[in-house]
Amino acid sequence: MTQAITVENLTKSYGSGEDALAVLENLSFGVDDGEFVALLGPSGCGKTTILKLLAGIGNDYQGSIRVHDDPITGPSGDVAMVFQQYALLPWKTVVDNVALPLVLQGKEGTAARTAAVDWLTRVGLDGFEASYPEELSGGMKQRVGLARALAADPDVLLMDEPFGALDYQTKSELQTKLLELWETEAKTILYITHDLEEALYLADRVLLLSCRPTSITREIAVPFDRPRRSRRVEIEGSAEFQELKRILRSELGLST
Ligand SMILES: Nc1ncnc2c1ncn2[C@@H]1O[C@H](COP(=O)(O)OP(=O)(O)OP(=O)(O)O)[C@@H](O)[C@H]1O
Repeated sequence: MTQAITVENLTKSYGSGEDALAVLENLSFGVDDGEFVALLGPSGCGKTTILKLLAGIGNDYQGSIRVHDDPITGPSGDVAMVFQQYALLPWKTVVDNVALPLVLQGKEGTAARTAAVDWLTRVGLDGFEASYPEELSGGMKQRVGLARALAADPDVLLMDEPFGALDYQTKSELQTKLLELWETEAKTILYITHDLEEALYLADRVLLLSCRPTSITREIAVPFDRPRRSRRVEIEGSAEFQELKRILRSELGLST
């Protein structure tokens, strides 16, 4: 298995001198091609910082970050990010939001819009092409965010608590949609969450992070067979799931 993401001795501080805040110190990990890895850790430990550096946002760090062995030196078409707060352009229609990365990649406008319409159908938003983001619910906005990220056909999807702001039912629907897309598109996903059950339902592997400066304190291989979409209740009701949840809670210092 080749490695999609390789992070070696990543060290990052914000500020300088006495006021410097050491966030990452010699952090190393890898994510295999096509793997789904969840990052869990205390608030403020540096999870978003890791994703931003992988997305090529900021190059003020030490160590090495590579995607398919290419050093990350800035934003790249190989990597797309999905944010909790959607980050859609409010003055553009839904279809134009999704088409934007394709246009930026040099695709001609009509072809980009045709591809965007196709992606909107795949995320369950056909009929909303001409709507504006403000006309959509949170779950629908995040479907647009997913379509936009996938339309650019990146190898790696970085997802920063993408469903954290959604109600339980919408979150469940989107988790299942994400698994379906991950299975058909064979993307590599690095996924930040605070939700232990979500991490265990979605991921192949969970990396637990310590407080700042952050390091990986434990790695858990999630044993449930795929596909999981039709077996969620069975998986979450299993003794193994409950035991893994207990281990995660205890590692994170949460009351059990
Ligand atoms: N641009 C910045 N300038 C200064 N400090 C920053 C900046 N971005 C993040 N920080 C600080 O770095 C630390 C790590 O932030 P980061 O957002 O990476 O953590 P996180 O684990 O994603 O947090 P949360 O789980 O609460 O979203 C925090 O203390 C934060 O205040």
